[in-house]
Amino acid sequence: VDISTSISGTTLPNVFFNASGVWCQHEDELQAMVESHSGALITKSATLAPRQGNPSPRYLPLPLGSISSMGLPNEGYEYYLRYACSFNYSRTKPLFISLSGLSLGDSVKMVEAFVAADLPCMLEINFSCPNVPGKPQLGYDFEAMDAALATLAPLIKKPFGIKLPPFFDIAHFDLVAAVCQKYSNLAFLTCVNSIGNGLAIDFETETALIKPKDGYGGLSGAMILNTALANVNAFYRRLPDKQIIGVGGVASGKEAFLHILAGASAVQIGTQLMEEGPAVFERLNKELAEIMAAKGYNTIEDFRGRLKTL
Ligand SMILES: O=C(O)c1[nH]c(=O)[nH]c(=O)c1Cl
Repeated sequence: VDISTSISGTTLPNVFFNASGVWCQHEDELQAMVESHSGALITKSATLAPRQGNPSPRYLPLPLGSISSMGLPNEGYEYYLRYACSFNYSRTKPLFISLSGLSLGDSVKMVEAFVAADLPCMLEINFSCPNVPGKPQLGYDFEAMDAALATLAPLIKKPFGIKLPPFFDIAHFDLVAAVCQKYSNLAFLTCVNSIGNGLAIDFETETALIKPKDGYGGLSGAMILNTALANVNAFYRRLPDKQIIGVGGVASGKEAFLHILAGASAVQIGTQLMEEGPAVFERLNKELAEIMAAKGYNTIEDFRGRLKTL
């Protein structure tokens, strides 16, 4: 994502964009992203049919991040296909489309429609929605993930990416990397989706904070930064021919710097965008540029992946 941005005189690639799900369900939100200082934009994960999603309250900020169980509310894939068809690719910034089929058959139908339209947008296939009651997420079923990729990668033909849940076991990093390595046009991995099925409780009322699923929802924001950094670095080390998009706990230039040091080529913003709005992108670009200047780095590639160990 090298939409350059000129901050304090230096032109830097603008590595920031929204995490799918935040500020991207409706066209007016997407337009706000186009007009923001983000380097790209991505749409809300689409399903075949439009969905209302789970009952509210379904998103809440917490002291160290947020909890959410949206339930895949979206306008249906044809809405985003129409948006992608009318998008001005030469004049704006890169457009990513997130697809989250409720079955492989649904994913095939949506992918076939986007492939038939032959557009410059980039597909990010979501393997990790943790909030559809009764639907275990693909990201934790490695055989099902492999089977899905075996079907979808040849269909997509062009470079595409997948959105992965966080993993917490070295053997899982190895297994998932081995699956991903099999698909040469799987060009990027977006790490990480929320940490699934956390529970936030109100001490006074002794009640779960969000309504869906008895209060169980995905954890995001500051509290998942270190898990996100580990996943970005684990796949960066294991998949040198692929790019990693880092997401999880980025609230300032500092966390963005850490994600890039861990190996990220681009950085998505979720909870902080939800709380601060699209103005967050101008601040993040400025803060990252200041950190780079202070450390004597001229480009992202001067430090990307250069994490040292003891
Ligand atoms: O509940 C959601 O809509 C949702 N929530 C998440 O935390 N990650 C996802 O990928 C999705 Cl699709």
